[in-house]
Amino acid sequence: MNQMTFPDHRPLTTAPQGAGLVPDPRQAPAAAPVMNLTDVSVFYGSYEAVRNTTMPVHTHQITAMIGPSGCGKSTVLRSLNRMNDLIPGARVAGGVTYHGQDIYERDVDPIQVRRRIGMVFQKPNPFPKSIFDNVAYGLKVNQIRDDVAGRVEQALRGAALWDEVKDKLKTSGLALSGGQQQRLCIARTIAVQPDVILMDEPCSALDPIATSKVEDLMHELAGQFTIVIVTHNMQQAARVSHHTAFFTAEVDANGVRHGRLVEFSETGRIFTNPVDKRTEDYITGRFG
Ligand SMILES: Nc1ncnc2c1ncn2[C@@H]1O[C@H](COP(=O)(O)OP(=O)(O)OP(=O)(O)O)[C@@H](O)[C@H]1O
Repeated sequence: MNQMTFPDHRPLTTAPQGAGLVPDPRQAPAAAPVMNLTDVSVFYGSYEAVRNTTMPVHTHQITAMIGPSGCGKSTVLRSLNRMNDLIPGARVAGGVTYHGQDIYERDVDPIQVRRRIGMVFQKPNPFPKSIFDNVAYGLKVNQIRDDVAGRVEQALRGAALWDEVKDKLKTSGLALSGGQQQRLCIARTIAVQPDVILMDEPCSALDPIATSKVEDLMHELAGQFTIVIVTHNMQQAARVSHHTAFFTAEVDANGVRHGRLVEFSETGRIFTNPVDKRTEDYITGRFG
């Protein structure tokens, strides 16, 4: 795939750039996770939807989050780029670090967080704009004005869509097929050169051929970005991810369900030799 310039790793604060540069992860030890969750609990009002999640997000790898419906996968995913901030009453406790910096610290700008840690949603959601303008949108929002056409092309190539759309860039993004729309949304996300891409069930609205294209694309993108994917599809997790986090919902003494991370490990291990009985029951189809 076409190589893009390496993503921006400056600090996330609104403070002037320059001092305290975050280290370039290419020079960091291979094992250094780009993000870490430490004892993360997420509340909606007084309801604790997810309890005490501790796990790393490894650099330039694909991490899958799996588990039964309602166990908090999307909630945890959204905590990784402060998307929960946009939900009234939602609150995140514990630590979420990006290159060692807590993204919930007071002086951290959530807009910068979401620029570095982008998101692709379940349902392809192109804007009612041209293909070109869909990809250019994030550049505009982030006030990136140089070489917009080149960046749009680069992003569309990166999303494996360029050859299919290069002759119709002025056509509406809504005129594309579902799979193409999802790759357009991926192009829109990578145009601003994030570091981490969060994907919430990105293939659940796609047919098997379009799903396979997006999965191939994820493999390509993992060379350059770190990816975290929520999926209901265990085969997909097994096919695409390097690490897997298995969540479940536990019921407390009052009958309230709370999401819980049961096991985090290399994907091969989760699917062949899980440590926890609950993981084994889930992946063998005995539960959920
Ligand atoms: N905006 C919200 N307001 C209140 N409660 C919410 C909100 N979003 C999620 N929840 C609750 O938090 C819990 C976890 O939900 P979440 O969507 O994160 O689970 P999930 O594992 O992603 O589920 P699914 O696989 O069905 O998408 C559920 O009990 C859900 O009802």
